[in-house]
Amino acid sequence: MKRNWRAYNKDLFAPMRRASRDYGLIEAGDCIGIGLSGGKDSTLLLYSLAVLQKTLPTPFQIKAMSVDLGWENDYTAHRALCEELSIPFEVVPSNIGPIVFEERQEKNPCSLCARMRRGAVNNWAAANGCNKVALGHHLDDVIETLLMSLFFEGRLHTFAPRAYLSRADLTVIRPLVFVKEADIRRIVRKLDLPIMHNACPADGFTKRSEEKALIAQLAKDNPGIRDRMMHAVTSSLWTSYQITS
Ligand SMILES: Nc1ncnc2c1ncn2[C@@H]1O[C@H](COP(=O)(O)OP(=O)(O)OP(=O)(O)O)[C@@H](O)[C@H]1O
Repeated sequence: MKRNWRAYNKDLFAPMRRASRDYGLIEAGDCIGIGLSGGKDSTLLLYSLAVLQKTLPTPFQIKAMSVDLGWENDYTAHRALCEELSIPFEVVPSNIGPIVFEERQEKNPCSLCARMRRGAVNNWAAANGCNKVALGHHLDDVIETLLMSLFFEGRLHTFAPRAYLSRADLTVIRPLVFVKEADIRRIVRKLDLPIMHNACPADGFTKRSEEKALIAQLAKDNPGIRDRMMHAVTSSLWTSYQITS
């Protein structure tokens, strides 16, 4: 592996190993299908799982796929990265973008688009012999979702580090839940990983962007706020996912 990943143990691999150990994310014999949007989070997820595959004692397989949303993205650099990492990669065509933004002219496009993308990723994984699907959600996603849920649904909730989907007989895992977005940005730059431009018309104008800005503002006076919010999640919301033995 050409890139110098050893410099990122503290901010990337240690939090990933902790998430895997605490919630049973990577287990012997797993075949993990990675949802690769081409953005920074899933691209680093792809790279870091390839490193863990070579460095953890647990034997597991990985494959990657991208759901093409119909915006003529160029997958050349990601194809080359997958080749470099010896990860089988497939692009699955779809017309999710035009359906959500043109045909349906959705007022709140993000949830429909996310549901359709998730469906396409899960169908592909189930058809390609994967027992798990890995997504690139990180620590900031966890706490922003917590705030959205609190402010707009009136409940304390966020997504899970591991979730079993009985209909598809698949387990969704989120190995980056303890990795901060700022670290992802920095590490992706240092490792010179390819990033695809996000062609989504809603990018930067979502509810999530508002919570992100709010947390950034609060963090100016309270620098440990992200870690404390995350502690509240692990100690109150995610206890049922914890592996105790
Ligand atoms: N088009 C896609 N094809 C395959 N997987 C996807 C696609 N879009 C999203 N995913 C998966 O779902 C995760 C969450 O999607 P979301 O749109 O919130 O991405 P994001 O936070 O912008 O992350 P990224 O930087 O990886 O794009 C991604 O990290 C990725 O693992």
